[in-house]
Amino acid sequence: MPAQSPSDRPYVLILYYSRFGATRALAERLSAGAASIAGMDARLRTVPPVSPTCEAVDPEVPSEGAVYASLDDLRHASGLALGSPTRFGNMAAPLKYFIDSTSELWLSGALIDKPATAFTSTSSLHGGQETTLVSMLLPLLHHGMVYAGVPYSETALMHTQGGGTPYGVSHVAGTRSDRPLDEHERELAFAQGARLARLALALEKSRGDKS
Ligand SMILES: Cc1cc2nc3c(=O)[nH]c(=O)nc-3n(C[C@H](O)[C@H](O)[C@H](O)COP(=O)(O)O)c2cc1C
Repeated sequence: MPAQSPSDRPYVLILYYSRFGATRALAERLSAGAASIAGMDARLRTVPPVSPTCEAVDPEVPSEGAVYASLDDLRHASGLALGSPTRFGNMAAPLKYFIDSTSELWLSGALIDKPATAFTSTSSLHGGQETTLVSMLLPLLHHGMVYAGVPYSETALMHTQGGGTPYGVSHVAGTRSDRPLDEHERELAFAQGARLARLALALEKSRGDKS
């Protein structure tokens, strides 16, 4: 199975949902980190909000941020970073809704042996960052992906007074959602994106060597 569509260069998919922009800011830093690795591109994609109104129809292109992800964006990715704001200690429904549409990728094993990671934003420091990251890890494992967090060789993990966990980068946005990414959060997001891209290159090579 090719890692990417024939006309594309290899890429890692940075797939996020963001309502107020904080998770999006993290996604953009991960994307910059991934794109810093030669031989691997970064593709930023988002998902539409979900609505209790059954007749609601979203515009095909969001008014801001990345364009909406397709299953093919995920199918052909060499790696995946999944980002969501914390919703009561869990990932947000729009991202879960998209993940719940990926059965055909699970059936075909399209994501097996590809690296994955997760990131999140909360309003409060102890508002459930790790549990949200773990909630995103679960479906990734079901898909057979290889989860990679952030190692403590990233020294910002030891010094941060805001976000940043070994399960994946996080951000504390504050109760008004107006706290920008701080120096450590920016550093960790960049490093996490770069690590994902490096692992994607290495695992892609190992899958190629097998065939
Ligand atoms: C329904 C709902 C539930 C939330 N639950 C939590 C929570 O459990 N812990 C927390 O710290 N923040 C919680 N928040 C706040 C968001 O996680 C926080 O504002 C986040 O930074 C928003 O990210 P965004 O700017 O990418 O949308 C919640 C917000 C909403 C709307």
